[in-house]
Amino acid sequence: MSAEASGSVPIDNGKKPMTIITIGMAGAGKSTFVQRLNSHLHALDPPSPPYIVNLDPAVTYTPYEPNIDIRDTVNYQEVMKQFVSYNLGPNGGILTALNLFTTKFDQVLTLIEQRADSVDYVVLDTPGQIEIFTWSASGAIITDAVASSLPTVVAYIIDTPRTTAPATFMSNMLYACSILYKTKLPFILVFNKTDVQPHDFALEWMSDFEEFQAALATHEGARDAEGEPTYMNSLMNSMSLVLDEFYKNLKAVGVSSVTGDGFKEFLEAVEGSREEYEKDYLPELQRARTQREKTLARAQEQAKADSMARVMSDLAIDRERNPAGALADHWDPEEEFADDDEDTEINIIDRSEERGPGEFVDVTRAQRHEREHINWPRPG
Ligand SMILES: Nc1nc2c(ncn2[C@@H]2O[C@H](COP(=O)(O)OP(=O)(O)OP(=O)(O)O)[C@@H](O)[C@H]2O)c(=O)[nH]1
Repeated sequence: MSAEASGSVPIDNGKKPMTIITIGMAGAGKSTFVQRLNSHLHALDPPSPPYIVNLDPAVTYTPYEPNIDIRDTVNYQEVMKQFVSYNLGPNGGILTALNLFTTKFDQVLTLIEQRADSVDYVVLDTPGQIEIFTWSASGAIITDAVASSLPTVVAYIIDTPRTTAPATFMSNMLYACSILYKTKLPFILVFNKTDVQPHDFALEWMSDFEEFQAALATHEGARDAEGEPTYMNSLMNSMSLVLDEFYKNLKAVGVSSVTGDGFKEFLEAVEGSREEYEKDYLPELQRARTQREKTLARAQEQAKADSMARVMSDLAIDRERNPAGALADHWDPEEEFADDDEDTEINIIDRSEERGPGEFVDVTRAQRHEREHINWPRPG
């Protein structure tokens, strides 16, 4: 079977791997989707194993073997214990773990970039508590960092059987819309679990808002006791018009992560997103980055000037008060910055990196500081 016929979208020489960020409500099937995508890519001719990064610190089991796993770097249970005085709940613990991991995300990027010539796809599995990734600073930093170095697409995984009610469908689409506008990245709606519930109804609602409004009108709760349309019904009717515009910018595919149906179409949609990324998103990202760097440079210059002025004024006062002490003044910059690089030894581990023939990196958890209670992995 040729690569094309089998659903493979071969990458030209020099083409960067596509990064797929999977996002979705808890239970939508993200992990099962990543596992099926992984096996689909392995089964292509030629095989195209993806590079997988698990970003869910609280997951107890992943049905695939990630190349990089946040759990190797941050121990979620320990984070919860460590921050007990802050009364962190489970979501606070996941967020803190993600924040800690994000401080080392440059290493993750380096590891991914080292594989850029040999992989076609990089896949990120995100925490089930969707808002932790989509609305946190860490989630934004990770998304921006990945999207600045590799073509990136968001795969928004939807639990199709649980989205057949018009109100639920609309809530899910509004959520997708908010993520699209937040990330500004190419976006694929992935209707999962089509083995249980085909996604035709969703495509129909997305392509014809009158169909959606008709479904709304017949739905329970559409009218009040007097037979008038309820407030919710009117609101959803109006919003369906707004969403009509949003749907035009989206690709939608139906998949079953259990049977593997639809994965060929999914990869085609991913490849279509590459063009979108290069044409629409990359120039915008570069413009935003240049703007950010300029603002940062200006702020740093200003901060430097302010602190220099403060030091000089303090020094002048000090010398005036203590002329003898001023003679002993000296400053050795080498001495001051000698020990500054303390944390460079914390390393993110690529589980699949070969050390010797047939020997893989074994992640052992070593505690760095007694007070820290965070287990940073070390090889060997
Ligand atoms: N029938 C069917 N079940 C599926 C499919 N995909 C996932 N599931 C089931 O849906 C449930 C949730 O799947 P997960 O992959 O754990 O979902 P998740 O989004 O990673 O869940 P969180 O980790 O809580 O965010 C599991 O019982 C899966 O077996 C599918 O395509 N078809």
